[in-house]
Amino acid sequence: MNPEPTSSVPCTPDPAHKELERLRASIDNIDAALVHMLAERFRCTQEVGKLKARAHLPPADPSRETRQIERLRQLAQDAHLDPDFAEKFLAFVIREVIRHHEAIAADSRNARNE
Ligand SMILES: O=C(O)C(=O)C[C@]1(C(=O)O)C=C[C@@H](O)C=C1
Repeated sequence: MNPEPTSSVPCTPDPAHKELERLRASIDNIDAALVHMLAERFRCTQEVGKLKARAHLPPADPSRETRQIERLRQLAQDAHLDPDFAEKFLAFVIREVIRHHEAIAADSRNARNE
């Protein structure tokens, strides 16, 4: 007969597991901050979307985006973050914002034609 299987989770965590737990707690805090900051950014861009729809301005502003990319790449470089990653992340967020702007503009066109 085989002896009872022993648990792979020790009762008192060894130093490596303790350090992993500590780092994961920081990661969870950072992820929460990111979600809150993104929610705040989207609240702001929703207002921009409504303003643009009212003023008949186009959803996208490529020249503004060029300036944002330039600025974010510089910030990323200074912070030792990969600038290509920072640019891709911004492009991903802005693509979603433009989708929201287009939906707001379509809604306001429909409301005017009702
Ligand atoms: O600043 C604007 O005009 C916006 O609509 C906001 C925003 C952004 O998410 O930062 C989104 C779309 C534009 O192309 C540029 C920037």
